[in-house]
Amino acid sequence: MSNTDFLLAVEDLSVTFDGFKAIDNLVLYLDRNELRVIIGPNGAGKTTLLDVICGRTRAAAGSIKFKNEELTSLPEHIRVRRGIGRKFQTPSIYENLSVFKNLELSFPQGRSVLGALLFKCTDEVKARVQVVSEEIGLADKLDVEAGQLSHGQKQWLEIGMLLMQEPELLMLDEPVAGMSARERELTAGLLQRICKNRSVIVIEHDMDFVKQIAHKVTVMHQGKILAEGTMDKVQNDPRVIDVYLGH
Ligand SMILES: Nc1ncnc2c1ncn2[C@@H]1O[C@H](COP(=O)(O)OP(=O)(O)OP(=O)(O)O)[C@@H](O)[C@H]1O
Repeated sequence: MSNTDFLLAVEDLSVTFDGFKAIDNLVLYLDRNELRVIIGPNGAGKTTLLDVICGRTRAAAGSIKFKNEELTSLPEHIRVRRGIGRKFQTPSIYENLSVFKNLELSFPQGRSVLGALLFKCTDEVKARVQVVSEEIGLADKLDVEAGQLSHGQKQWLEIGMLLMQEPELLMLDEPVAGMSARERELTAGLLQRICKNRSVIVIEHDMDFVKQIAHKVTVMHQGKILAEGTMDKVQNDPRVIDVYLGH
């Protein structure tokens, strides 16, 4: 395909595990500043799709272009540097460090061992920590040890740690799992704010949450895309009701 305005263009992508096609000839395009939600039954291939975009899993065939550059042969850490951030379900924060420190250490130059040794907390880093902490609603918790935060606050901190790297694509796997109703509401607001400057892909099973946040919904089934469009469109699609929403 020639150059496009899409931030992410996934074409004819396949991923196999011992001959089993977890992703089967999948095509997906993502706009800049788009918040896309991926839904579908267990085993549909949703997590595998995020894994292959971030470089954790290898593609067997097909193309993944990010800002028109082919990613498929690049290792995970280079993809991070190119602007792809990925959050997993379990938060990987430093529980015994403060919120401030967690954010500070996530500033790009602080991440390698050498970088961390030479790292000085400059005004630039402090300013970035301030902006990010406000964005994730933890500006008044900067001195709190991360281990003392609520489950929801830990998830927001991890999103903040990714935001420190200013990703252009952020991918989140079930971000509201285990959160209270109030935390879900605040997370919806947070995601709506952060997609103003970047694209976001969210895997989610909570349909009320999906309705609140999704610009567009992609429904996966057996490694393929079953349906795609607005929430209204996909939830009235008989095939989607049959394999997923009706259960
Ligand atoms: N590392 C692996 N080795 C072998 N098979 C795998 C591996 N990872 C995933 N699979 C298989 O690939 C298929 C897709 O799994 P995946 O986790 O991507 O689905 P999912 O849509 O994210 O499901 P869930 O909603 O349950 O998380 C499943 O059949 C799964 O068993």
